[in-house]
Amino acid sequence: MAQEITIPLWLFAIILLFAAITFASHFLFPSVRWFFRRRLERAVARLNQRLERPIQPFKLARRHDTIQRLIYDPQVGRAVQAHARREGIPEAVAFEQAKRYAREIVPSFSAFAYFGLAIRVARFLSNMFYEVRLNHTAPEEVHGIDPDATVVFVMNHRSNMDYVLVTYLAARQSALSYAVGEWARVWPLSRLIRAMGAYFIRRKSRNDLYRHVLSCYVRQATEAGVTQAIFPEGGLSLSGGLGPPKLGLLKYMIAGATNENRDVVFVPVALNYDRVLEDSILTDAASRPDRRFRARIGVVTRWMLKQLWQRLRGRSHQFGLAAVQFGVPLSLDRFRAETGSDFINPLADELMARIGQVVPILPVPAIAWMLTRHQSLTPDEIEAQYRRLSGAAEGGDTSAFVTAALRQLQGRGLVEMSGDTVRASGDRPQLLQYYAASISHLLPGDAAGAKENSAPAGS
Ligand SMILES: CCCCCCCCCCCCCCCC(=O)SCCNC(=O)CCNC(=O)[C@H](O)C(C)(C)COP(=O)(O)OP(=O)(O)OC[C@H]1O[C@@H](n2cnc3c(N)ncnc32)[C@H](O)[C@@H]1OP(=O)(O)O
Repeated sequence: MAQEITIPLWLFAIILLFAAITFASHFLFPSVRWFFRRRLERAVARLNQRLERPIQPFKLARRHDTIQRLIYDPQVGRAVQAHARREGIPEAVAFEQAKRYAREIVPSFSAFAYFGLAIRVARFLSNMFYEVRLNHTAPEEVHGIDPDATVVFVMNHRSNMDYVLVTYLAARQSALSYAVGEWARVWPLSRLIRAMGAYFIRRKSRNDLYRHVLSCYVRQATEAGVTQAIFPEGGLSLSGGLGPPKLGLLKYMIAGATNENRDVVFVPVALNYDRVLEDSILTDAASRPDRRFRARIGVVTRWMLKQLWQRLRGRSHQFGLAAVQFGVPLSLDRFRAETGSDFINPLADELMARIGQVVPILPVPAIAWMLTRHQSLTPDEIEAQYRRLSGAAEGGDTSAFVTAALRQLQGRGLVEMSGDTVRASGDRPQLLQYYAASISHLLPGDAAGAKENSAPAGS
């Protein structure tokens, strides 16, 4: 036992390394982990004091625990049994399948990544591209929402800047949890998105087992009071106008509204832009038979880097106004009591109507709308009509924004200005229609009173 052995130095080094790792993982890592966890918990507690809606423990739970809780939920258990029977496979196989779905869906929220990084990046990007405006239709109702309620921001989907803007503007209220389509399931974007607390969904899957796992996750999050944000249209608007609502996520959230002490309150949010960054891609997609949005992630990243580079060199310019308007909140309890049992469709319609009512009327969409109705207008007429349509007061920045909007449209070849006359031009009329469509539901059928002697488009 006491005899000596000789081993090469490299082997000794490897043994030493393994010994060090084993020692660290058994004795050091748990305490180091505990040390950091304690620090993180304290930081989150401080953060929660600043937020209008504290981050819920459900969201802060370890991903592994959330996955376990999800796959052992009775709803998923029943779905596993039904799936196994239907497919003629052992339950253990169906259970593994459910586990894969759960791993795909469940996020791994990091308060540090969200508040320390994402909010800062979101603020930087929002202000880099736009002059940002935030307005409330009923501020006291939004701020007066019961602190125990589950708040769901329901938004129109115009651009990939939507969630960047709303995340930044809602940063004082809470951390938002989004449902993200399959487009973002590319590494490393998927990791980043998970760290923001967003959960992945397969929009096209009709698989019953998958739907139950997804529905169960959304129900659990809603029951736990997690603040969420959804795009009921289920994708970017190709026409520029509001699309019909999908019902799936709403249905799953309603299933989570079981707690008498926790109402679900929907806050309509409408966004609009003087320039939607992806407008050409969207209008191109609208004209193709498959109506698919084609923008590879590499192209988007290159474009962003180019903008950033121009900004660093002081050559970037903003794309006009971006506006976010919070509408009148809707309490699910109250709506259910007033509407009766079959209320999903009326609820979705009401939410879309509330979003539609508060879509901001910005200069570019307004000018686009005017030019789809009038062959020509003067800049003064445009400004006067814009003030009337948007309810903007005299003076202020309105004049500067209208001038900047005209310059932007002219720079893109969408309008031409000769002398004192502004008219639509170029071979992309669909872009003007796209912007006009974002607000046309708010505007009168004809522009009566706007300009008596302006010629209608096409005449
Ligand atoms: C660097 C800076 C960072 C900044 C910070 C970033 C933050 C972190 C990044 C986040 C980034 C987020 C970006 C997201 C951007 C997107 O990805 S948008 C796309 C994703 N979102 C959505 O799609 C939300 C809305 N979609 C839905 O709700 C869809 O319904 C679903 C759930 C996806 C399913 O699709 P579907 O089958 O087409 O939907 P639909 O037919 O309407 O509904 C089906 C269900 O409704 C039921 N239903 C239908 N009609 C009725 C009725 N009348 N009564 C009762 N039930 C009914 C059906 O029975 C069915 O139920 P299940 O069988 O599922 O149980």
